[in-house]
Amino acid sequence: MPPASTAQDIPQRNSNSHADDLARIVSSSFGAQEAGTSPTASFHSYPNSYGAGQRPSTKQLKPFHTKDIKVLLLENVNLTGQAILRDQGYQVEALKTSLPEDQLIEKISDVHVIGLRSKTQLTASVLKHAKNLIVIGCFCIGTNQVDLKYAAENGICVFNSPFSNSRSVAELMIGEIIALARQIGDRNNELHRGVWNKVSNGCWEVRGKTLGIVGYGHVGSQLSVLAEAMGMKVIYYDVVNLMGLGTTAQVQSLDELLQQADFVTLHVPELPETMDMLSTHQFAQMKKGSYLINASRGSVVDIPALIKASQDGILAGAALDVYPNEPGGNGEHFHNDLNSWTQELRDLKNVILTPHIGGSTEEAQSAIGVEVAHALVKYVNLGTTSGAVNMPEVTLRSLTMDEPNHVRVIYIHRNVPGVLRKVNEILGDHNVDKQMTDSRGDVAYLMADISNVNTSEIKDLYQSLEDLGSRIRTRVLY
Ligand SMILES: NC(=O)C1=CN([C@@H]2O[C@H](COP(=O)(O)OP(=O)(O)OC[C@H]3O[C@@H](n4cnc5c(N)ncnc54)[C@H](O)[C@@H]3O)[C@@H](O)[C@H]2O)C=CC1
Ligand SMILES: O=C(O)C(=O)COP(=O)(O)O
Repeated sequence: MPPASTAQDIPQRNSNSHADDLARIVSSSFGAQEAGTSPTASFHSYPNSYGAGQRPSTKQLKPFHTKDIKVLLLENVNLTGQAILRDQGYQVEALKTSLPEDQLIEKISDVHVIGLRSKTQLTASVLKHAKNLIVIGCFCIGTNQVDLKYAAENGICVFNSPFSNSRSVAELMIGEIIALARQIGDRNNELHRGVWNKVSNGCWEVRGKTLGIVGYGHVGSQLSVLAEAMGMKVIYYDVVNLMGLGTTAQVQSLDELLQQADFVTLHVPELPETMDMLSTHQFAQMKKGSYLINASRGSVVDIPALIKASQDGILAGAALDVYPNEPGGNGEHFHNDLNSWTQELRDLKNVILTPHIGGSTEEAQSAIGVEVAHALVKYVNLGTTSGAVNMPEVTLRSLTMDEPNHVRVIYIHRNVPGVLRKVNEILGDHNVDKQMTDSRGDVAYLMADISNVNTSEIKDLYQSLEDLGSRIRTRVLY
């Protein structure tokens, strides 16, 4: 059963609230929407805001309601996530594939929210066209496809789902370990072609064999439990010192792991340090007749070196789920135009090629849809950054109905001395009920709830914050 698709934990505010009054007055003052058209009873606590759609250089004020929020979802984001966003009244456009860069640039130019999976590349050169973007949702684990630093420095918060598909990947690894050990892929292909080829030569049980896990995080540790249950001995290598589950043991170097393991699986993130982590030197360390599985990122394995290791008999088999260049959507061809060695790889014996399906189960995708969509809604409506991967984590208790005439100020700014004093001089004209601030690298995030704010004061408040030299983005939610 897919999880419930409503954002029940996001507070509601009814139609005759302070927000209504403000919306009407502000709307008619700035002409962004017709007076009295919104909000409705289903509005969340901060249906309106200043500054959501603004890049640092833009001074124009654009009040909006949740109905004005534009969301672009790429790569077949699960219906659970789509439903949560639509329930908010946001305008949601959902596409099944990623987009080539030129189309992405065109589409991204006016959306407030973008959701994607592992394929879409949100580089600085794409993001600089996203004039209204306030938040990015990676409906997956990896965030290497997004320029996180550029996003933070431009006030764009990024969320992901850190472990909702980990179990799915771990289970696929178990399937592939056995499939490789028994050459199931090749036997299956042969029989599909009508060839009966009953062999035991080079086919093994996995019981008693050594599994070497590279990257002992969410996926690696889940996998270790499953592998031990099948009677495998498990060792792992990680840059962090970690307690092994069960009777697993950490080894001190990648070479040590490669020299001992019969099966090696890769579960590290894409980083400069993990680029070509398995290349000629590393294949030379591996036991003759061992197996390699890569379900991390295509950049982690030097594929020509893998092809050579396979041809030289070092590898008895391999399973790849990820590739340096992957097609943008289903039905597209996987051939040498994409990666020059594709045909050579396809021709190898006992090599299982899967189209990046490690996290592609009903359970994982529906859980990811719920998790990331909730994070997006909380960010858009409340400014909450809990779980963000590129911003400080800041949250405040939500306002309730008995706190009238409140506004929530969100001020993303460069992390330089003296900013808080200036911000608090501005906020100090009002009653600051609660405030939280935190920084991450060069970027700081301040959230404050202030009360007894007159409608006429909101614009000035917003503008005073905008005028500070340190500001990256100001949002005033009410
Ligand atoms: N094929 C697929 O569909 C999927 C692929 N992935 C990929 O798998 C990766 C791992 O996923 P999780 O286990 O959830 O991540 P995680 O962040 O929980 O674990 C990664 C581990 O790798 C370690 N690590 C980082 N750099 C390392 C290095 N140079 N050498 C050794 N260890 C290093 C970290 O310390 C951490 O323990 C993701 O970053 C993603 O790229 C994740 C989910 C699905
Ligand atoms: O979660 C990840 O990092 C994955 O690699 C899965 O990506 P996907 O959502 O299948 O594009």
